[in-house]
Amino acid sequence: MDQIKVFSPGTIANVSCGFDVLGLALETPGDVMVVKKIDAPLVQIIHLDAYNLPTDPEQNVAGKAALAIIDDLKLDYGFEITIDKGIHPGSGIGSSSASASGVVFAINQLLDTPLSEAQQMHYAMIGEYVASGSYHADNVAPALIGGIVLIRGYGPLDYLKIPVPNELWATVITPKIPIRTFDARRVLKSKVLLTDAIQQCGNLAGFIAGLYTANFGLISRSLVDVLIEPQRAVLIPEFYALKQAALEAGALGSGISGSGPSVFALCQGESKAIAVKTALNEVYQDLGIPYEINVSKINNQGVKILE
Ligand SMILES: N[C@@H](CCO)C(=O)O
Repeated sequence: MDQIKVFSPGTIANVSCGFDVLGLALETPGDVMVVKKIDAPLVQIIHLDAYNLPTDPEQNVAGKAALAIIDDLKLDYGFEITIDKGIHPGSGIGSSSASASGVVFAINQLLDTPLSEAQQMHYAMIGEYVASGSYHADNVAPALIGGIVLIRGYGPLDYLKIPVPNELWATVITPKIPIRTFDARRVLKSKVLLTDAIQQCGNLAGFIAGLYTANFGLISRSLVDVLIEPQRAVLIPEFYALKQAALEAGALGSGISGSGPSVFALCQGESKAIAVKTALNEVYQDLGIPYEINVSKINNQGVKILE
């Protein structure tokens, strides 16, 4: 096989209670990528979208991940990577990790799958670092393997795919005012209060237990972020109005998706997720800020082969 086309999904990182350690994959939106072998051990990037992203492979998340694989595996050939981004860069739904994960998955397929899941995550994180300035797997892990993924630790990477109740849906509003993860991480204080840490530990544990037991009440009570949301909310116009509207429309919980500006709500069932979409739309429709809203089941597969 010399060429492959893949779909790489958007993701919600943090999911309120799990900063840097929790992420889930969406059915939509996502990036479509074609990766083709070329004779020389280098990387060529073609962007079909209009986001003006860097095409220098060293500066491009997909390019950097691909170069790392070529170097480490000492390949004597390289890759042409054509990217059609369905996810707006800086949207908070894992735009950079979709491209990084998609290319790593695609290359692994072209090489007859020599890389383990954890190795694929390692290379995808190398790509993600170009955009975010940090190594975090809470977007790349769910993008690669789908579902809801807990990153238990980073040294070494220790992750676990958590069972997802069938009725779990996500509604995500994406205001088109890009926020760079790099900047959204710099606003965070490096120390937290012990009382807040205790509450966040309880919420994370409760959320995971709720997923295992399909206990939607427990999931709902656990979708609370006392650490990060209060510091980042100011970056998102009408964040608290969106959150309140989602909860009043019946969401289990609502919070900042990744580093924002997207705001997500988790819901029990599709009809609740659609009702939340209507409620979020009412908050934003007259603000004069362009936005889109996606309603999606949790994507249990992650990156998938299209052709
Ligand atoms: N955990 C990361 C995710 C970025 O998408 C952060 O919130 O900075």
